[in-house]
Amino acid sequence: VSLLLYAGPDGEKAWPKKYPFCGGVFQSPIDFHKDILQYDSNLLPLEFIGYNVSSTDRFTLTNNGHSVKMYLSPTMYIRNLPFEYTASQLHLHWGNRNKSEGSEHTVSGKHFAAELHIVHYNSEKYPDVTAAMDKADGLAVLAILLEIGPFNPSYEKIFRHFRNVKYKDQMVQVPGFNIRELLPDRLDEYYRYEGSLTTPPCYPSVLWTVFRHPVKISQEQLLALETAMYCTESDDPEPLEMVDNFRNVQEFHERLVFISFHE
Ligand SMILES: NS(=O)(=O)c1c(F)c(F)c(S(=O)(=O)CCO)c(N[C@H]2CCCc3ccccc32)c1F
Ligand SMILES: [Zn+2]
Repeated sequence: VSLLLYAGPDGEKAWPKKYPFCGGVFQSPIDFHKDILQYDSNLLPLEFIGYNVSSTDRFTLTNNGHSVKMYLSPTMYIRNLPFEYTASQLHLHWGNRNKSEGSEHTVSGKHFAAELHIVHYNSEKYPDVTAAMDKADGLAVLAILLEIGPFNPSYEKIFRHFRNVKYKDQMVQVPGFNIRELLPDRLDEYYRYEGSLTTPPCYPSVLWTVFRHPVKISQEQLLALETAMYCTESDDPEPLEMVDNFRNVQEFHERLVFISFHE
């Protein structure tokens, strides 16, 4: 995948040329606005099993040139979805230091500062995420909207390692911690819809759960996220800042988003 996934001639408008699904159906992200939302009383709070990972375990954090991602433990999984989904990795999307509006999903046309995604795969039907990622019922991604507020010590457990993954392909070990701390308090209030990966190959294989309530991180933490990393390798003579790595919202016609809460 070209370095310039999000900018310049190879930006998202060019994705469908090489990745046909990116120009297809059920694309994510989308804007959540009143006339496409429908309350669904069957939407239960998600249950997280094995999310409280011991600090003697380690998560690998790595810069893959278009996001910073952390591999999660296969002992972590979600119940109360149509199938059991096992955690694969988490990663973030953000803007830049002059425009902290880098979330992928928007609410009534409004971007949040950034967005955390926790990618899971259907471990009841598929052996691993690679087998699952192009299947309609293959993936479940949790999305947490991030906004500015007080310093967040839980997010700092990841953010403090950014200086060790500044450049593409660098990696560092992060001591285990309770990944549940990264989620908002109200797990019972979320948006739910069938969508896609928001990066190439854009497979329409994702059951999205976007929590209604944003989580707060400090201005300084957000600035660190926006300025710490590069898309390029450490020896590249022309370093490229890793910024604005979010896809724009996609057309959403004749589809509904189900909500577990009353407006
Ligand atoms: N927004 S999103 O749709 O959730 C989303 C991304 F935005 C995104 F950048 C990636 S990435 O790996 O390319 C870099 C950061 O992980 C993924 N990874 C998925 C899909 C691609 C292949 C793969 C293989 C194993 C595990 C996860 C994934 C992703 F799912
Ligand atoms: Zn993502």
